[in-house]
Amino acid sequence: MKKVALLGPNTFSEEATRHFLGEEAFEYVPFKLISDVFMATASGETDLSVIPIENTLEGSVHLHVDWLVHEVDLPIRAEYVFPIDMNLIGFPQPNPEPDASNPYSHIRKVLSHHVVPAQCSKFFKKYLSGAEFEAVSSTAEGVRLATVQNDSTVAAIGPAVAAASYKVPILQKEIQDHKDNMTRFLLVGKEAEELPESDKMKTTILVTLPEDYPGALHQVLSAFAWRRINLSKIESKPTKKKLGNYYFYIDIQGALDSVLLQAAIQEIEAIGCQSRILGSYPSYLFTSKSEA
Ligand SMILES: O=C(O)C(=O)C[C@]1(C(=O)O)C=C[C@@H](O)C=C1
Repeated sequence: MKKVALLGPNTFSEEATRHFLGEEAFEYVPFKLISDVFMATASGETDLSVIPIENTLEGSVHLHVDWLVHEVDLPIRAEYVFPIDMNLIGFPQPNPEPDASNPYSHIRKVLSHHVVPAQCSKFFKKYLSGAEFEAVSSTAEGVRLATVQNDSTVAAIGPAVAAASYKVPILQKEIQDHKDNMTRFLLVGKEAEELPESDKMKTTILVTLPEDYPGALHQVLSAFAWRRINLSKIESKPTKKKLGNYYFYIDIQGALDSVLLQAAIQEIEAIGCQSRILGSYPSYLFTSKSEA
């Protein structure tokens, strides 16, 4: 059985990955910290790692992108996009005071993953303005810690599976800013993986410009544009070597073995850019949790 490292247990990472890869062929190995999730596969302890990389409401998870680019050499083997429903989880007030405008005014502390406040900003503003937010290693860890404290003034925001597993009530369901909140997960690993069929392939490359000169990025983009290669994402990120030096993280629709993409990369290198391929992989979209 192949081993898959992920943030866990009871996290969104685990829920999405079990949904995608199923229960038969893979063993899921939970880790508390995302650095341990990366290192498990880098060291050979596991075959694959699951990395939440981007969310509809919050954008890229920068810490995870940095790990993928700077700390490990693990090619991307697949991406899957999965719906994320955030829930307010905790113990109800023992003697509820009638506060019609805010049933959660007694909550003083909220535990969750650091990406969560941006996904639930409206709920925080409306109901949790009197609460302190404490970032923990995952949403599920927040639920576990809130359960251990057994105090109605401490709540967590996380997956329904964590509430069920730790036997703590859901106070309010689906508190994310938009109902169609989705997170993009990457599966990374040293070896190629046999995965379900997908009609959509993507390639991710990093491009570093030779120096900061007028039109450099335009030249890079035109190498893709005139070949009609579609980019689905481009983001500039600091190289971390010198202030003001950036590389570009580019997601391309299509497989690396396409003649046009090979030619575009050669052209970019010919004008003095450095490129690094992070992976060429199938992409899967799950719009509902019931979809197989
Ligand atoms: O904490 C979890 O449950 C995770 O799986 C991590 C994570 C993330 O890092 O984006 C995954 C999905 C949600 O966007 C919130 C948190």
